[in-house]
Amino acid sequence: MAKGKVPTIFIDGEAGTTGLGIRQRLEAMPEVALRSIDPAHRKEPEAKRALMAEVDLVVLCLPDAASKESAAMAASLGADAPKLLDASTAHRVDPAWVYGVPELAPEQGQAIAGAPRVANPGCYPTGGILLLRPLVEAGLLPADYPITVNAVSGYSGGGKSMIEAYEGDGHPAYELYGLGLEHKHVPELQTYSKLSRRPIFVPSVGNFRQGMLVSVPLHLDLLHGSPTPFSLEQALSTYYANSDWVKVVPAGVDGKLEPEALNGTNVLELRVFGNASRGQAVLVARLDNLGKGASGAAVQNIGLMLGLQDAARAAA
Ligand SMILES: NC(=O)C1=CN([C@@H]2O[C@H](COP(=O)(O)OP(=O)(O)OC[C@H]3O[C@@H](n4cnc5c(N)ncnc54)[C@H](OP(=O)(O)O)[C@@H]3O)[C@@H](O)[C@H]2O)C=CC1
Ligand SMILES: CC(=O)N[C@@H](CCC(=O)OP(=O)(O)O)C(=O)O
Repeated sequence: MAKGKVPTIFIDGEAGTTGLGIRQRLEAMPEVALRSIDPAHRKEPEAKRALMAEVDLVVLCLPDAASKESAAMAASLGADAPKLLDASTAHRVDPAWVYGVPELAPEQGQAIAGAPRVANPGCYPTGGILLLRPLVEAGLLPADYPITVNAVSGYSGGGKSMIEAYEGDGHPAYELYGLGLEHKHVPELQTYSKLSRRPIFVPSVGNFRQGMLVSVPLHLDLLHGSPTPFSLEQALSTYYANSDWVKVVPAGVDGKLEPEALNGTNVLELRVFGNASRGQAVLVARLDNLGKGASGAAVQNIGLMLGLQDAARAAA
């Protein structure tokens, strides 16, 4: 039962990159009403707490530490506590939160719909998990396979500070990072892909605003049943046959892929490039880091959490 005539939503962090993207999408959804704090007071705990008690759902679009504070504040409201959707990394492998990837498994959409607390996924893990999990579930990819996930993101993935750096002076054209092998996305990537061996994750950022490619090279003789690139593609196609947003696409013959084609959409494409005679394949996911990688995924989850899937599908 909504607290008002229509479900109300407060985006804590609506001035940031992800918050703004969610706000723009929800403004096209008359089935929900947005509530805000006067910008001069948007970081004040008392102002937040008062608004949280009035709304049905709070979306946290904050750095991790601030997300944890806001989540604790919402929980302290007891019977008045709103549902929470957290876009940060803070709760993604916390068992008290449901992981917000509806395509993860057949029951995941229902789990999100019934959950008081949902963790929106990371942009890179969304691509990696949706490539790997079906192959592990099908028994093709051993859980202890030594996986490496390579990825490139547009600079908006680093939020306001990275956008300012890249749109100002003195940024590199391209750089690898996370080379200390402790990137914040590794735990969710491993957990929800069902890998028993910690994957190596090599992210990079390029001098383009948004768009993302996530790729995973595989030696096919180390997989179970010696699958071909085509049989891996078929396994993915079967897994996502009923998905609105995840599309398995033939790899094509030119062996190339660029990262920006899905910008402004909530679509995620999966491809299996391969060379059967060499026994090698490269799985690739393409998505908009600000769409299916952040704000589009959040609107999909909001639709499930508020029972407004059709409206959210049009807005995501
Ligand atoms: N960018 C992306 O591609 C993705 C980001 N995310 C996640 O979303 C979260 C937000 O990231 P992003 O939008 O990129 O970051 P931004 O830096 O663009 O935005 C963060 C916003 O939070 C505000 N803020 C910080 N502390 C508080 C507080 N205590 N109360 C209220 N507002 C606060 C900041 O205020 P101020 O304007 O004053 O700095 C800023 O507007 C992160 O946890 C990130 O991991 C998730 C998926 C993808
Ligand atoms: C290019 C860049 O810096 N990307 C960010 C990932 C995006 C992010 O922080 O948000 P999510 O965790 O919710 O995906 C990073 O590697 O920290």
